Amino acid sequence: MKVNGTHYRPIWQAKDGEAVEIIDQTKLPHAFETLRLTSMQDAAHAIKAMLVRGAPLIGATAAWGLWLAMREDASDGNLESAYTMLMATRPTAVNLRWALDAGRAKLAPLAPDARVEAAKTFAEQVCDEDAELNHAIGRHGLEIIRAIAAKKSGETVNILTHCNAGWLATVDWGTATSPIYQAHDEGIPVHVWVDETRPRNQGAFLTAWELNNHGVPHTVIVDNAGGHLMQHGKVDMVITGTDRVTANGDVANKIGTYLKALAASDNGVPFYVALPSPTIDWTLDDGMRIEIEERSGEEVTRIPGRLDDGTLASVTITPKGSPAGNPAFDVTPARLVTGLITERGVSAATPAGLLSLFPEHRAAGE
Ligand SMILES: CSC[C@@H](O)[C@@H](O)C(=O)COP(=O)(O)O
Repeated sequence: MKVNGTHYRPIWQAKDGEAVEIIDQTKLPHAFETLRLTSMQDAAHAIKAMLVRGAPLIGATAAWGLWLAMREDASDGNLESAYTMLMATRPTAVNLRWALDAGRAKLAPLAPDARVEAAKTFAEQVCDEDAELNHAIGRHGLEIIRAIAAKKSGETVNILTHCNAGWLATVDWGTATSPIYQAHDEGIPVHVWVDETRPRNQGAFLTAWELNNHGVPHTVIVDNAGGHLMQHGKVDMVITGTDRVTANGDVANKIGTYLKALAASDNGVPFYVALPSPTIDWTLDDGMRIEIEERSGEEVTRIPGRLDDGTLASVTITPKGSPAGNPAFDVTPARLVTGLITERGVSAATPAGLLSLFPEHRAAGE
């Protein structure tokens, strides 16, 4: 997507071919800064410290991390240790495991001197494919928005989203935002309620920045406002992204998603989840078995922002001595999900629904 007229992806190979560059997402929305990653350790740090984040982008960064590792040392031992170190960065987004498993399977059978080029090709493929999958998700989600717009006879369609499942969280387009961008671009009047998404404020910092950049009407709300807006008919649909969907249709996403799904169900508001197929974990059929990342309590007790004089600062908001808990994701049970918007179409959040779109995952005899 464009920033000041230039097309950006949140990750790309540096022009000199010696590094990977990223947009440092910890600086947004106050500063747009890019950073060079020159080692596999840099890539692991970027994922762990959330300089890059969002399930598909975590997978893409890990793929580039393998390339950086192979440039340093393309031995079997280094391939294995890069795999292990990158895998340990964040536990919930399954795209990380997907990218690392696929990358290792491609590289391991090759002679070490062929691995650097193959790792680069692999990382480029992961990125290009992610952009294509997200564009296709947008086309299918657009149909849903069109249908709501038709029922509202041209009135604005109000869409609520949680966290950032925008182009910054992927390689391009975003997942939850792809249908929104495509609807806006074809002239459907849309307005987005942006959950601020405490503790790290991915909604207020990143989704709002993206929508603002693209000229999509939006309003940032506190996380607790969604239920109230739904009760008053101000939300036509919810679209979120996800870090992992299990084979039965349960959805892990940023903490607070579950509460939005409950409120949506209570108010008859359709609740959609947008995802590319690498986000489906076919090895699990119960969302309660997904590992939920527990992050530092400091993300809860402190808030970063910009002072009126422009300096960036971070302040403590809780009493000294009050401990903070910080589970980073929750699981929305499949029964609360109206539909899963994938690159192949929209499916019910059920094993049969998912298998109808992805029959290649049908077990023998099913
Ligand atoms: C298309 S991104 C989907 C999810 O990864 C997104 O909604 C989310 O929860 C991101 O969490 P984050 O902790 O910022 O990586």
